[in-house]
Amino acid sequence: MAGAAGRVVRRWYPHVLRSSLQVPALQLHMSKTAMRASQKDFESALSQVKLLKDPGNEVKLKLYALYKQATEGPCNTPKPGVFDLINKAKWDAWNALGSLPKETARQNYVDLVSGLSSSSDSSSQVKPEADRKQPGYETLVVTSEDSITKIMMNRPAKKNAITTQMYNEIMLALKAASKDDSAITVLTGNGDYYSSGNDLSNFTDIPPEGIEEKAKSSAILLRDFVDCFIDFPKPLIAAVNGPAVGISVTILGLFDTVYASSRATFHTPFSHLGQSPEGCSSYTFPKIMGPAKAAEMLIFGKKLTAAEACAQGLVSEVFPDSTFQKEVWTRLKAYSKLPPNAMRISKQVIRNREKEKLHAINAEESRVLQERWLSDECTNAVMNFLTRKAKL
Ligand SMILES: CCCCC/C=C/CC(=O)SCCNC(=O)CCNC(=O)[C@H](O)C(C)(C)COP(=O)(O)OP(=O)(O)OC[C@H]1O[C@@H](n2cnc3c(N)ncnc32)[C@H](O)[C@@H]1OP(=O)(O)O
Repeated sequence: MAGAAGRVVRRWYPHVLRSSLQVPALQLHMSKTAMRASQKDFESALSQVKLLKDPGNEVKLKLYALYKQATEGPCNTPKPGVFDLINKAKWDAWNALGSLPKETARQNYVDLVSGLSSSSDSSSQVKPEADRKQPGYETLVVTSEDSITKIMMNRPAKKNAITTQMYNEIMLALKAASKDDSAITVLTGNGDYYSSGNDLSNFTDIPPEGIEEKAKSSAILLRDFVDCFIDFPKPLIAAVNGPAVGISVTILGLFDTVYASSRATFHTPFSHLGQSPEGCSSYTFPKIMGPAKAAEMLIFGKKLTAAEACAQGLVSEVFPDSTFQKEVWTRLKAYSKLPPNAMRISKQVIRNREKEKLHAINAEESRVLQERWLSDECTNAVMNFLTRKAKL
């Protein structure tokens, strides 16, 4: 870690060298509260600092001084000569910290980086998302920046329930993202839900050919939709911002990383709806969490909290809801800077040997569901929801 920190300082210091011959007096504002940043917080601040825009020479000197104090303690090196302006400025900054304890310096470093991150987050919002979004989508907001393509389900008033149009738009967005120059792709939801799963009114749009034809075309749509996730070539991350239901949960087994807000829940009430598992969950869930836990979810509809889903391996990490967006996007921006080809190839190595099997499972699950959708159990459950007699 000392090496990494050294690189941070070396990376920033040339700016001071080039542009600052006059160094303002340092006024260090010590945090009176929370004087105990952990080593982990400090290391995370050291990583975060690399993502910040140039904060100016004064702040860079503060960071330098706090880093030295936190890692080496009070300045005890000889004072550089009067003409060695840069090193003298650094020495002065460090020396000005006097006998400040290492822990306090560490805390002040963490506080300073955190303040810089929030102001750079807000100042980097140059254009509102509405101006940056890709055209052609009605149910999604799709944006590409910082080497990240973000696909956001955007029917917040309907809890991001997935209509036929949304299935088709997600497939289009994934196909476009697989070819664009982004390194990673993220699926998330707008509003308080991640997604309430299949929009149950999809089942009301019966064509003149009848209900069997509807079940058949729905099975084809489902199969094509899930195939897009099986085949997606780049790292695919779910940022589960709130409760997730049905197919929005099952396909998580096909993602590479799943981050969840502490407010998220994971619910697959298939039996309640007279349906059966899809999204390859009949295979991925037992593999991820073991058959007994998978059965509780997929057969009995047990709803998991974010912490439970994480303990069972469906979720990679849970973040407090209040800091979810900030922490997840900071993490993802750092990941998106990794070499994209290496990430794609690593994903292939991890996933490719399963692909054929997953396609076969998807086909089988879709075939079984096609029959289920014609059953009385399913018809009654859907009617009960649509006539407001039942909710999950
Ligand atoms: C077609 C091919 C592919 C098929 C693949 C199959 C997938 C299987 C599944 O995904 S199964 C899961 C299906 N989802 C559900 O059963 C969820 C149904 N919704 C609810 O139970 C509740 O809405 C809730 C618990 C998600 C949220 O309850 P809450 O009280 O907080 O909010 P409201 O019920 O008032 O919802 C706000 C409006 O949103 C509409 N809505 C929410 N979810 C759905 C949905 N899945 N389908 C259709 N509509 C949904 C809800 O009706 C409200 O609309 P309104 O304001 O017009 O009344």
